[in-house]
Amino acid sequence: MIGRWQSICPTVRELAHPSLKARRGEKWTGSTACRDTMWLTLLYSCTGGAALLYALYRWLIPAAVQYHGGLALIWHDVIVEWILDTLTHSTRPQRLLSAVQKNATRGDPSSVVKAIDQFCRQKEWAMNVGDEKGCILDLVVSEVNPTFVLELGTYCGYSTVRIARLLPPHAKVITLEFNPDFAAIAHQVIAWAGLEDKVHLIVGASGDWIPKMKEQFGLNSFDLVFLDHWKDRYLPDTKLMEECGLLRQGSILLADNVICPGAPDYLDYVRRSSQYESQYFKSHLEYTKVEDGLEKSIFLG
Ligand SMILES: C[S@@+](CC[C@H](N)C(=O)[O-])C[C@H]1O[C@@H](n2cnc3c(N)ncnc32)[C@H](O)[C@@H]1O
Ligand SMILES: [Mg+2]
Repeated sequence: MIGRWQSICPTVRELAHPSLKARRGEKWTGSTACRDTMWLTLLYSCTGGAALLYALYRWLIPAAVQYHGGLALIWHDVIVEWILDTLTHSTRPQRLLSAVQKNATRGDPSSVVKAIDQFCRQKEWAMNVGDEKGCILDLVVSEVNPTFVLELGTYCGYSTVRIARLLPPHAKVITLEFNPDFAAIAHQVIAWAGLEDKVHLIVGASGDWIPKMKEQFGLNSFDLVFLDHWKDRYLPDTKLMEECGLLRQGSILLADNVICPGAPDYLDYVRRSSQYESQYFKSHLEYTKVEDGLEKSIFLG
């Protein structure tokens, strides 16, 4: 059976050296030459096709979509994630955690941030605030020097680590994540950075938890709120925080992705309302060249 298959399908070595065939006793006729040419063409087409697909996936499509927000998000956040999840039987947050465990030093938050940024720039995009906008976040955290921070949208804990590493002693970040799988990864990332003491991670939805904050944590208000959950929740959750008295005069709201994917109703609200003084910080969507930015709004009471 194998012998018959070999007579139809020559080995790669035989294609390169037809004399090998002769050594095996097979006659080199016009029809075998024609068949070998066909196999050779097939071999080159498959190799060329695979190389082209890889180049498209690795460089050409990423380069083409990096200036277009919608295409960049569909490519990185839907297509590539699905391909890699299917091929590796793992999830993006699990792969991100492995990169942290491999490349970051336990107890060193800056190495955790660096390992995640490296993973996202070199291996796979992920929806963290990222290194570029992360520098703006760092500046605001350092300027406010908050005691109580609320973060809406934890994902894998990248921004939580960025914020918590800059907090003064006794300060806390309360971070909300409604996806339990993401929260489990964030928990491990925060622990790897050695910041468990500074972070309270809640698995739950913002709409359910904002009204319970005062009673659960015995706090009066937040000094800084980082909004980075689903964009259609920015405005209702801001109004909910106002209603629940979680904002004091001088509290800062810092909202990510106000341009891409965008939160137009929220932007309109904080820019028009006499209760806020608002400022836009122009930047780029995480790990791309698409325009995006952070909106910093001071609550005037
Ligand atoms: C953009 S990611 C957060 C990224 C993170 N802040 C960072 O920079 O590393 C948004 C996250 O918010 C979570 N989320 C969305 N809506 C939420 C809600 N209403 N309550 C709690 N979590 C929410 C999503 O599951 C997702 O993990
Ligand atoms: Mg974001």
